[in-house]
Amino acid sequence: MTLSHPSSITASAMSSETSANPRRAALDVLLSRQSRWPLVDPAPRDEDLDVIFDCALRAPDHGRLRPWRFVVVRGDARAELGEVMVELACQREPATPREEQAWRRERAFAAPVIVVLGASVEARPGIPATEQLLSVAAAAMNMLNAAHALGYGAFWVTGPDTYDRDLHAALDFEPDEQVVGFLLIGSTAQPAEPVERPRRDAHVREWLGRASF
Ligand SMILES: Cc1cc2nc3c(=O)[nH]c(=O)nc-3n(C[C@H](O)[C@H](O)[C@H](O)COP(=O)(O)O)c2cc1C
Repeated sequence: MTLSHPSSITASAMSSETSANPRRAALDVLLSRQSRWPLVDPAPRDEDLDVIFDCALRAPDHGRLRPWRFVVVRGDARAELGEVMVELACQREPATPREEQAWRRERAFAAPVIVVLGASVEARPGIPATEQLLSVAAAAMNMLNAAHALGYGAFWVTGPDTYDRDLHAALDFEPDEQVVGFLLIGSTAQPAEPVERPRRDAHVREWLGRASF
């Protein structure tokens, strides 16, 4: 572990070992992932979405509670989602003119595919709710990586509608299920901009035992 070495990973800083070592190539996929915007057609193919969800279902999961609840919204259903979000925003904020909520109609078309990230959290001794939510987050991360590995772009967003229980009901979640965000997935419209990544030594330290200082 080299903590002092700056770790600003960009797509151009990939390993020269890649072509010789397929395992390293897998890591380079992880290292080059970044959230992408804008997201456009074509939508992920069905078989690619299947792989993306299969990767989600490899997330660590304490107690095998399987807390993952994913809902796909795509095609014309996005228009209905936009209408629902406008309706609910108007109900939440009756004093705000309806046209000020209309941006949600466009937001629903922000990507060809929207995956609503749902969580079914159970009361289980020894498996706190946080751990179950973290499993859903791990599944979402696997999806971001899988989408990237398949050549798509993806972005995890939340926003003011995410935690509205009436929206959850409209999306046919059970009353005790939660929503932790939306994964937008689609094709990318332009090449990725290089991004500066955090320094490793700002986030990682080694503990050498209580007697070490
Ligand atoms: C739970 C969660 C919710 C997020 N919500 C938003 C959001 O609503 N809007 C936004 O611009 N970024 C949001 N982000 C951050 C982006 O998904 C993304 O991580 C960030 O833009 C950094 O890009 P990167 O993934 O390439 O590092 C959220 C991230 C997480 C984990």
